[in-house]
Amino acid sequence: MSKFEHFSAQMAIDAVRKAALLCAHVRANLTADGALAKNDKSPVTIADYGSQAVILHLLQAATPDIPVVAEEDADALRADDNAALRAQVFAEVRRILPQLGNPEILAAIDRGNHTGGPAGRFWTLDPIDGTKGFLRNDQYAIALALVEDGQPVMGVLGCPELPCGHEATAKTGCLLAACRGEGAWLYPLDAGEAAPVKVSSTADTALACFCESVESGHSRHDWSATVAEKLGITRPSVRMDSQCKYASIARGDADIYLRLPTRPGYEEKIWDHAAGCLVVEEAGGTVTDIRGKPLDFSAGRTLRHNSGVVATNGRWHDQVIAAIQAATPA
Ligand SMILES: Nc1ncnc2c1ncn2[C@@H]1O[C@H](COP(=O)(O)O)[C@@H](O)[C@H]1OP(=O)(O)O
Ligand SMILES: [Mg+2]
Ligand SMILES: [Mg+2]
Ligand SMILES: [Mg+2]
Repeated sequence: MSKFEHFSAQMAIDAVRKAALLCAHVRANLTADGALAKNDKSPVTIADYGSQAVILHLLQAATPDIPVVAEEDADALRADDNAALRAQVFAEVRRILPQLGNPEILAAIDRGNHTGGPAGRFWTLDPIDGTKGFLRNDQYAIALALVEDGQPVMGVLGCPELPCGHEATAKTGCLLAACRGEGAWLYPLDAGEAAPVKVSSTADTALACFCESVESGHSRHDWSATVAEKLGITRPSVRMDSQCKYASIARGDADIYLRLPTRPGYEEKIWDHAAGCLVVEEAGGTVTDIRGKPLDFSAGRTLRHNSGVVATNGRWHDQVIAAIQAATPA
């Protein structure tokens, strides 16, 4: 790993940990006026804006020349109608970074407007992935990746509600990080030693545990049920919000993650997959779209050359792709 990647991984882990503190504090105190609906009707909360402000400010300080492709912008926050929400974002960010003034916070959020593309380096950030999970007190993730010449080369997934191990005493909150060619690592979210992670060694698809979105609007549950039947899987799917599904595959908790398109025109966003994809690949797994094509992070802010996502432990990925194709709904 180059010196730059080592430095940026440490910095990205630190930034995600700080954002996770903000998210946990907001969630513990969240009321109905802490969220807005965006133009596409999806929710955004004080914590989405606050997390993006904290991370983008820290990235600007550490890597000022690297642009960022991030999910949120500050347009809605600037509206007169949202003055109360804006004030709460400022207060939450200053709990983590006390020196930041209001204009700097808005400017940090707006640094995420890069277009992405095939050349050079950029960061991509989902400040809260699975906002619907966050609002339901379920799983969510903070996902940050560094993309170089169209390939994720470093990824960090903060998973504040995912237990750090399987023992009853395991702490809640973990973080997975990966650098290309260096493997994937699991850390306690707050602080502590890293341990390497590996995908499962499940050899028979019939014994596989598969996971998918909670939201039926994000992935077709009827299609995945038919795929499971074709593969001989009898266990029901584990439904989970956010890139915590990639974390589950990387750790070997689940064997297959299916994200089957609900409608033809939807383009997956790069920040929804870059960190998770690298973490799974570095843990020994395989990630493609539903036709078996690698995810193409070089096409801009979306994965417009791909359709859906499939992540597996890599042992029988082709068999899963074949089952998806054979089960394509009319
Ligand atoms: N129709 C859709 N198909 C797939 N993913 C979607 C769709 N609409 C929203 N999403 C994205 O799914 C992610 C959450 O996925 P999951 O269901 O796995 O938790 C969010 O980032 C959300 O985007 P957004 O952040 O714009 O709301
Ligand atoms: Mg997301
Ligand atoms: Mg998000
Ligand atoms: Mg969102």
